[in-house]
Amino acid sequence: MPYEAISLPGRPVALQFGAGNIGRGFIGAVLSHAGFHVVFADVVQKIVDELNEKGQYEVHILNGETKIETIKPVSAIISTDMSAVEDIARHPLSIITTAVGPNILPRLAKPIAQIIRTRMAEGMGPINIVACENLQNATEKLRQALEKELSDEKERLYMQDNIGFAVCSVDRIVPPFSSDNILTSGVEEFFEWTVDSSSLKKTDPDIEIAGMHATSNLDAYVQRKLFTLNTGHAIAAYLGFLDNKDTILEAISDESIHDTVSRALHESGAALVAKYHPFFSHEEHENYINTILHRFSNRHLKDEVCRVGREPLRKLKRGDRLLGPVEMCRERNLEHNTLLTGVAAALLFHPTGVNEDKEATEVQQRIEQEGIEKVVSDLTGWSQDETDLKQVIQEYHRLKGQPSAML
Ligand SMILES: NC(=O)C1=CN([C@@H]2O[C@H](COP(=O)(O)OP(=O)(O)OC[C@H]3O[C@@H](n4cnc5c(N)ncnc54)[C@H](O)[C@@H]3O)[C@@H](O)[C@H]2O)C=CC1
Ligand SMILES: O=P(O)(O)OC[C@H]1O[C@](O)(CO)[C@@H](O)[C@@H]1O
Repeated sequence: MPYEAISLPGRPVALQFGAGNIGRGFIGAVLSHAGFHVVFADVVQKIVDELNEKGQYEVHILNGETKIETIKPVSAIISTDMSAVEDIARHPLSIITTAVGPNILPRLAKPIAQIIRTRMAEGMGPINIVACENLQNATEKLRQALEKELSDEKERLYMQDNIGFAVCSVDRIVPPFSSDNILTSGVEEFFEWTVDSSSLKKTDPDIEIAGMHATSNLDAYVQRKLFTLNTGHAIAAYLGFLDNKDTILEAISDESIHDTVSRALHESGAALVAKYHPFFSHEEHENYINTILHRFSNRHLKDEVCRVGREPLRKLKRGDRLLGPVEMCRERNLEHNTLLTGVAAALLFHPTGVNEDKEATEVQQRIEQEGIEKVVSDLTGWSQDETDLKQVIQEYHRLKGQPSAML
């Protein structure tokens, strides 16, 4: 269907790339509450058509009571349709956000470069870009991709002066939700969106976004979230998978898995507190861990271990949720054996059938062809006689041999 200019009456505009779980269930909702007309840019025609036809959608807060938020007005474009992208660029746009997944993010350089060019040609003022992905420095990675995409020095200078690139941490559990309406999103009540205030440009219209916490100590928030929520979630998913649990709720309800996840979070927590004290105190962090374990136990969320464990190679990258806290502990000589058990469990994740995961399959193929020692050494950068590498291998064999009496 050819693009028809969308009418956006009166409100400032926010452009959200990705109309998936986090796009609709979290970022789009916060921006809408802050007074924006949210325009989603996605590649799924059906979602784009529905958003345009209905102009609104529902967010169900899944905490045991029936609380429904209606998010409106909203509209949508196809993100690869450059005439639609150009049209949105000419509206009173203040902020561009993304939630498409770390592997897709670089592909957004093309449409966003088009927005920058259009605004430069029209002499339009600053906007902010915030990539809301589970990836450290996602916004900076997008900025680098944009630098490559913009061929002209004049465009790059315009970008430097007019585009704020703010790194953020985004925390709300939003699994796929089953409903008759494909737009309806089901979310936990908790949310935390923390954005680097020092990188934000003043825009026109300039908007205070309630629900977006601006801070200049962003690294601390990003690492606290990634090395606690995501570390615990991933380990629960991988151990749950090995013990034939379908959901995070089933996994975390198992005493031995709960205990292992809790121990891993206390190991990563000791490193986080050591690094960021007094910004995070020991007591505060203890509460933070307990809140997260409680969130995993939300019996109103159906969050599958295969979703949470998806793309294990990305999660096994150095600096991500598994090896990131291990490195933090190693640097400070802190205990990290349970975190190494989590790494070993990730190497055994291999869902099949409808849940097959390309990265998980690749890990299994590499282990078969190259041997577990080489794979762990390549992923971690550790030599094969390193104690931690031997510990991962020992845990790998133990978990492989004892899937149901794991810990
Ligand atoms: N679901 C969650 O609870 C949370 C997810 N995140 C992060 O948010 C990001 C998105 O995750 P989800 O919303 O769960 O994934 P999702 O798969 O539900 O949504 C991604 C959306 O991006 C769209 N997309 C794909 N290619 C695109 C393109 N070229 N242009 C525009 N849209 C495109 C997809 O069609 C889909 O609608 C990931 O980085 C994830 O790590 C962060 C915190 C929570
Ligand atoms: O989205 P990713 O990075 O694949 O990881 C799944 C993670 O995303 C979340 O859905 C939201 O942070 C977590 O629930 C989970 O740890």
